Amino acid sequence: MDAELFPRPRTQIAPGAVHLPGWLDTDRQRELLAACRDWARPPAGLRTVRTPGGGTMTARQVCLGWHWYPYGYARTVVDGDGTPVKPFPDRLGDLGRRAVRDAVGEDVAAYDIALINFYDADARMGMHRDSDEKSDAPVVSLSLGDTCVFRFGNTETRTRPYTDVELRSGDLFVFGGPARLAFHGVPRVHAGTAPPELGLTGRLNITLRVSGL
Ligand SMILES: O=C(O)CCC(=O)C(=O)O
Ligand SMILES: [Fe+2]
Repeated sequence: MDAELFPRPRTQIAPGAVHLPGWLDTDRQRELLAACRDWARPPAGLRTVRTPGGGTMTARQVCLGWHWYPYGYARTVVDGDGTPVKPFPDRLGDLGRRAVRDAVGEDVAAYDIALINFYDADARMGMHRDSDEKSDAPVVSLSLGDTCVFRFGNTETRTRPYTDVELRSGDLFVFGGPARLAFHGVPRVHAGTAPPELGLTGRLNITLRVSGL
């Protein structure tokens, strides 16, 4: 994992959107995975998100700090077990600030939301914007486990032009500035590609946001 045959360079995908491959070392990935397993436990644990149209999201989710539901934020799991959302841990705030400094060289106000998405082999996420926040601070995205195709588009439409980026375990992706409201999604997860030493079947994504609430 640490010694890739072809090292992947840091890449600007669009103005304000940067991919930093292998940003988390194996120990950091293991620590985060262990924490995600704790956060996924009830109460206020991993849940299936229902959309207003009657559908369900295939990636299951747990939130910290503020509870996201389609389409807003609450302090309790209003569309689930009704319990208070788990607190946002300081160490995720530190990680988020460090990520933004490394990616775009900015100092950002305190992160206070984490969304943890769990994808099994068949899970996907449709093209959407992260637009329920009242802050334009960059969104920080960390990937663990299976490799996925992350589709990063434009701010106008769900369709082309977009760029498909392979996100692997340990990768960081930050989008802010002119890319903060770009459409993005996960059309595909490559099952069985997680680094064996991590011990995760599937993919986890940790998204950090500033609520401005
Ligand atoms: O899983 C990912 O990489 C993206 C997650 C995402 O876009 C979101 O939670 O809003
Ligand atoms: Fe998103």
